Amino acid sequence: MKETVLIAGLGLIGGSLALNMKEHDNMRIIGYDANKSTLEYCKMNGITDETYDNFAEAVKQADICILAAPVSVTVGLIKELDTIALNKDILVTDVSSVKGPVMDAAKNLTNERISFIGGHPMAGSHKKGIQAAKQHLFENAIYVLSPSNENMEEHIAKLKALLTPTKCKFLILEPEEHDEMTGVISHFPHLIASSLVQQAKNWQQKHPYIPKLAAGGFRDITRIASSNPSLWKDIFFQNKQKMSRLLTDWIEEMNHLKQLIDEGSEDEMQEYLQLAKNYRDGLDSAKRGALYTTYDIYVDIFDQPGALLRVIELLAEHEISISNIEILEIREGITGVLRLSFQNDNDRQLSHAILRKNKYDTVIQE
Ligand SMILES: NC(=O)C1=CN([C@@H]2O[C@H](COP(=O)(O)OP(=O)(O)OC[C@H]3O[C@@H](n4cnc5c(N)ncnc54)[C@H](O)[C@@H]3O)[C@@H](O)[C@H]2O)C=CC1
Ligand SMILES: O=C(O)C(=O)Cc1ccc(O)cc1
Repeated sequence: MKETVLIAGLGLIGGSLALNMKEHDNMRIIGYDANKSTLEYCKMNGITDETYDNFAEAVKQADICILAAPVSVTVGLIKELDTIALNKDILVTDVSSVKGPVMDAAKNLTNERISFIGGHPMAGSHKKGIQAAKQHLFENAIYVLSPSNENMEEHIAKLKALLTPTKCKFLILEPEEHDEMTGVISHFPHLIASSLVQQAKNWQQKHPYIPKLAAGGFRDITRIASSNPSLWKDIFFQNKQKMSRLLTDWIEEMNHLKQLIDEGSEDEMQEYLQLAKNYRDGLDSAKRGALYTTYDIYVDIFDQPGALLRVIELLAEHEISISNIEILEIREGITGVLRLSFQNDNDRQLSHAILRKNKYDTVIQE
């Protein structure tokens, strides 16, 4: 018998999961979304077998439900779940970036037909919506699971089997520790990235040339400020206490740095930078770690845009997909460096070999 999986919220993450669900032979994929054109897109592109614009109607069909809407919407859907008359058991999970409010809502569920395991794939992008969905989005990423009570081994095994096509690595975490850690390494950095951009924007009034000077460093550290504002606003407020605590710590840290600058404490500053460098260089993520799993190569290019196009064409001819392209240190008519990111090491090694064979000077970033 075919099992039915419902994906509620068919945006970047829900859509990418739907594409992974298609890898299962015996699965009927149904979708629910508040946006009619998203449902239309899913139907037209065969991403789902059926679509619904009514959550209750869709849930009644499902054996498994993946809630992939914005965090606050997901909390609302869990509450709504408890009001729906179900005539079969259902395993429910979510993908929310914040686990506290979701798990609180799940713990209040009274319908014994519902088993809830919180989930969070630690991979994504700055894009939003179904059109940005990609099957390979989660490859090698960590997928956090938070069971809502004990003795859920069987359900956990079922969920892991369901998510096998994503090629994620699973990690069980308590909601509290999850929200504190993701607050530190994901949510808070978004806030800081946006504040750095705002600062540059303010200074631009005095120095109109600022955008032209914004080079690799500024672009690297502010990349995530280009993410979906409504999604991140929601994340910040759903993880409000942790964000507020991190802001307090950060302001203290900035005051300390201001003091070092004002007092000319060069040795202390050197030590501060050295310790930060040591920690950063040793980070797991620098060696294919938790969040930023990218596989990069650097390519020297000369006469662009011709050279740029040729590099992309060469890789496309070999059906290698590039997950990100960035041009670093470009000056008109002079050598530039192209940073190409791939989803996995295989694609990176293959691209390296192809480009070298075609006389491009490429370097692999470890
Ligand atoms: N964007 C990212 O990089 C990551 C996001 N997440 C989590 O995934 C969830 C979804 O995020 P994205 O896919 O990035 O957002 P998205 O904006 O691409 O997709 C959200 C989808 O939810 C739908 N939606 C909004 N309100 C709805 C409602 N009331 N009822 C039904 N559908 C509704 C939207 O129409 C849209 O299709 C969020 O909880 C987020 O925290 C998790 C990992 C990474
Ligand atoms: O941290 C980021 O900005 C990312 O690049 C991807 C991401 C976004 C949101 C998440 O909940 C988990 C991962």
